[in-house]
Amino acid sequence: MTALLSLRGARKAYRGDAAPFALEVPAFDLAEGEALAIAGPSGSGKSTLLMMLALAAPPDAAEVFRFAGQDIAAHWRAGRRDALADLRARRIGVVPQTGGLLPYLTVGGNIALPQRIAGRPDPARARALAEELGIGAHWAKRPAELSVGQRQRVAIARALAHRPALVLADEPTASVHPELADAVLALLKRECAAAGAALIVATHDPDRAIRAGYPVLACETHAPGADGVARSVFARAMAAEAA
Ligand SMILES: Nc1ncnc2c1ncn2[C@@H]1O[C@H](COP(=O)(O)OP(=O)(O)OP(=O)(O)O)[C@@H](O)[C@H]1O
Repeated sequence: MTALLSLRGARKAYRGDAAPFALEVPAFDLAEGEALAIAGPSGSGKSTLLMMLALAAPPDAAEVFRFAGQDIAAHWRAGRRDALADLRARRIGVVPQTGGLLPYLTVGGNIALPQRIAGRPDPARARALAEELGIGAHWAKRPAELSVGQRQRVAIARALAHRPALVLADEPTASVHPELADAVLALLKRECAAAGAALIVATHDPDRAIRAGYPVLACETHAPGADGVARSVFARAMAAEAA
């Protein structure tokens, strides 16, 4: 298995007066094309971990942080935000909780947007994804004219349009009717597999993720200790190394 993503000894803390929090990632590996759900209660650091993996927020410390063959820890240390933004635009797709579609663009325009940002227009792929996800008939509509479930399908197509190596989805079923939520999760997994993209889904509902066929990494949560800091630990090394 080739690792797409590897972290060792990573940490990120928020030191608010009210509720200091620290995310700890002693080891985390994800192989190319692998799907994984990360699960934990509200406030356990799932979004914080996803933001870090999306190269959008720096770790406070990381012995190793590699993604797509690049040394992310070194990029952060050197302040190479443009290199990180470029890597994010080309190699990462995001499915937000509520779709996050731009209301003034059509469905087609929303799906094609990451291709434009990555400098890789591919209208045929955008159109094919829309058809595959059953939203081709809505191509020229605006998001406000779609159902919530349809919007979430557009968001999935948009996340895959620029052929990312990794798709990150933060509670992608939060705004979807419970009856649709299992289907959206399964669809996301199937589409990422078809596109060869690795996938990480954050969820507070591990049973739903298991039903949709995801392996689940549950975080370990620790109540505030003597230092007053609540800690969450996400640990997952590849089998070869863990053995
Ligand atoms: N920008 C910030 N500044 C200070 N504290 C923050 C910030 N972002 C998150 N936190 C705190 O970090 C902890 C983890 O938050 P995070 O949003 O990562 O959890 P989560 O598991 O995604 O929660 P939810 O399921 O409710 O979205 C929480 O205690 C939160 O209050």
